[in-house]
Amino acid sequence: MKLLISWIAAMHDFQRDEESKKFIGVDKNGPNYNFHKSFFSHDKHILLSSNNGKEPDPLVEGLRTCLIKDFPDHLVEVRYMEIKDVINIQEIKSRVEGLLLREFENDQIDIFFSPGTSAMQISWYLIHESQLLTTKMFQVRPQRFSKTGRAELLEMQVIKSTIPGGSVIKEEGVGHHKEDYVITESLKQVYSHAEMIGGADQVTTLIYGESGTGKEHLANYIHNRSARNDKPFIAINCSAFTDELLGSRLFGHKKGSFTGAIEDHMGLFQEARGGTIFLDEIGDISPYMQQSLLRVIQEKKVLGVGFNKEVEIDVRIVAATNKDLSSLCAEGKFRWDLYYRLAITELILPPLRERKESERKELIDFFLKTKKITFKRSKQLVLDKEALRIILNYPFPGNVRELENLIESLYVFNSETVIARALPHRLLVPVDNQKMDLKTVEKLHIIKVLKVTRSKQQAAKLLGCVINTLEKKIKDYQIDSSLFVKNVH
Ligand SMILES: Nc1ncnc2c1ncn2[C@@H]1O[C@H](COP(=O)(O)OP(=O)(O)OP(=O)(O)O)[C@@H](O)[C@H]1O
Repeated sequence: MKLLISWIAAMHDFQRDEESKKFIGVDKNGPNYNFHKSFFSHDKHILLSSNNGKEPDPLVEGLRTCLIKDFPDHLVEVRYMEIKDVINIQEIKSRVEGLLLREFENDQIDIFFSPGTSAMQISWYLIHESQLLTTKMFQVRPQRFSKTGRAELLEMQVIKSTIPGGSVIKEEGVGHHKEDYVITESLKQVYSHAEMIGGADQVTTLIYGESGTGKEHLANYIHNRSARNDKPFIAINCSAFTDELLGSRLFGHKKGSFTGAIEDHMGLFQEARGGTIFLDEIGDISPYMQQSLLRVIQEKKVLGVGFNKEVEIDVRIVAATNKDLSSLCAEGKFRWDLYYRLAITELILPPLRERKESERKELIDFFLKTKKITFKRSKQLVLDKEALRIILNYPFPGNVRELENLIESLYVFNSETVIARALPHRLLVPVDNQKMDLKTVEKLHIIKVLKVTRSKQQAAKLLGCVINTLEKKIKDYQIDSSLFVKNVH
């Protein structure tokens, strides 16, 4: 059977009332009607609607009725494709592929390319290219654009395509569910930048944040939003190894190249081939490792310990630190050239105590929900009012990780409702009993001002002292200013 398949085009196949914008009937100059009027030579026309068909779609049904009435010998059928998002190419492509490959696999299929959203048109093209179907694709040139003064039928002939035959569109967030990421208000911009970074393959990223704020989580998000998301994501904490071990972990080693190298080992850069490597605590690597890493980034090649031939690598690099790398560079402890290579894009994650109460509540709810599944509980734990108040007032120095661990421990020791007395001791020590002498208050205040200004000079101005006094206090109170100040001046 020779079939014609097309979407309906809500904006072009129908007339609308100027004022109310309501659809009032079929547009007889529209693409689908015009095709029937001038070019239809098929056994059947399948009209596709993106609705789910639970209720008849008045537009597509109206078009079908009109075509059958005006062209009584034409056979017209409707299919409901249940498309949730009319610009989601992946969804449209998989639905239409299912229809073409299952229901009409033995038919000659002509695709009427003109109607539908751009995503629908791209999907036609991809299916035609990647499935190697013997589809023909037609377009109609309306008479106002044709030289002949009549509408024209054009067959789209793809002579050469840059899309490979087996092209695949990747699903959004493959390997990770959307729900794995709680993107609260203060994280919205960071995650939306991360999404953009995911789409730009050649850039490195440096993520700043205290321990447990979600740096690896964010790096994973970048990976999942990138074209590399079906390849490995490999994370390594650089501060946990000696130089020799870190070198062999990252770049590999040959059997016998050092004591303990009992077999050849492929380095993580090679293991992550095509994917992403996450280098955590990058600020802690030695000058020697900085030099080695810089070479790898520049040359895009690694030389394993004991090997004499370099191997090409294709890896996206995301690094993270809780230190101020530019200050370390200014102090001569980190190479500027490596810093610039790593920090083509930068993202900053705020500590949990600086996120709003509503955001902390959102995270608590998220972990209560997800840990219910981990602990295979039929009921979700409930925090009573007082317990919730105490948790919300606790500063969580270990950030999101500490909060997550807390909720896990609550699941271990409680079955339904958590009362205040059931909370760990560290949360119950009232703030009043904590050390709050003048010196502590001054220290906390300096930290606060450094965090707000992110510059020692400005902090000194706000505090009403000269920079030397501030420097001395920072030293006396043993404040690690690199944790709070991004560009220490
Ligand atoms: N936005 C978020 N949504 C859901 N879970 C989160 C989020 N941020 C962090 N987490 C969870 O918090 C925990 C700590 O996050 P992660 O390991 O990414 O922190 P980190 O900053 O890399 O820590 P460290 O520097 O100590 O390695 C993880 O279990 C992670 O899944």
